[in-house]
Amino acid sequence: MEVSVTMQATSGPGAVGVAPGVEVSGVSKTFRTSAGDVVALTDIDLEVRQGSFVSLVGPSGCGKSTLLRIVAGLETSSGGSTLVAGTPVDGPRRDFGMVFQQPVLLPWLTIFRNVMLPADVARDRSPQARKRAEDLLELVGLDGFQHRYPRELSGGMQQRAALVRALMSRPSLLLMDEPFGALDALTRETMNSELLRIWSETGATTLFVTHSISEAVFLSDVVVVLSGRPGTILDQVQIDLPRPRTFDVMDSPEASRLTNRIRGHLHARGAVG
Ligand SMILES: Nc1ncnc2c1ncn2[C@@H]1O[C@H](COP(=O)(O)OP(=O)(O)OP(=O)(O)O)[C@@H](O)[C@H]1O
Repeated sequence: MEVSVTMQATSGPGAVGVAPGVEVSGVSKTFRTSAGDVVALTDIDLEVRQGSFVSLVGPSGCGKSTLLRIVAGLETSSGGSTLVAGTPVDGPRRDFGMVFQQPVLLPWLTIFRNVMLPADVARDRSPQARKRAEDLLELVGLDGFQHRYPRELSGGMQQRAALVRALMSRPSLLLMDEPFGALDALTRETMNSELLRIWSETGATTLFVTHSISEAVFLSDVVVVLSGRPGTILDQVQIDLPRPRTFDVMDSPEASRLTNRIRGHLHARGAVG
């Protein structure tokens, strides 16, 4: 079956003459708490090319999720600006897809109804919406599980369903916060491969938070390394490993070099990601 999940014609690696997918300029974030101010991020400048896959790595608490939430419009910054496709972010948008560490599926709805939620919210009862849900479920290997409930699926399958739901509204920007952190190592590897396949078919600009350096290297075009809190950008490592990628690529000297470079930054500051 041929699945058409292509996003905007302007997206995809190699697109020219279009605004960057994401432009973060001078962003800072201070949380005001009863125990005092928590400076989570300072002076973040980041440009994510449209259609590219960029990962954020850094020690626990360095502000990775905060940065992702600012780009998603779920959190306001204390300073600086954030543009997505050239437009300032002032709240969540329909063309943003989010995937969290926990799949956040509604337990009383079947997988199909969970996946259809964005269409239901938009009151889209069209046959095209149903068809898209069916095609995406097939794309992630969940056809045949549509009428099951979340509790009847493994963690990896639930996370696939959450990914399908995020893709339902044809996001131009996919934001993923440690989506595979709760999965076992083998399932995580499978999900990494599947994510790359799906990403290459959708062309969505993807910003991905992970604690795993090897996961970041395997998936990304660029790995952004953040310092310990307050998070600042220590390095942006270009990952020029050939695509499409299989896990063999991680055995290459180039993958080791890149992994060591990232690890070196984090070790140098006594915080291993
Ligand atoms: N709503 C909030 N109120 C107060 N402090 C917060 C809030 N959200 C995050 N923080 C603080 O901001 C800092 C950055 O948090 P954040 O969750 O962004 O880090 P992280 O790098 O994603 O961490 P981890 O890798 O452990 O998930 C932390 O010190 C955290 O305690």
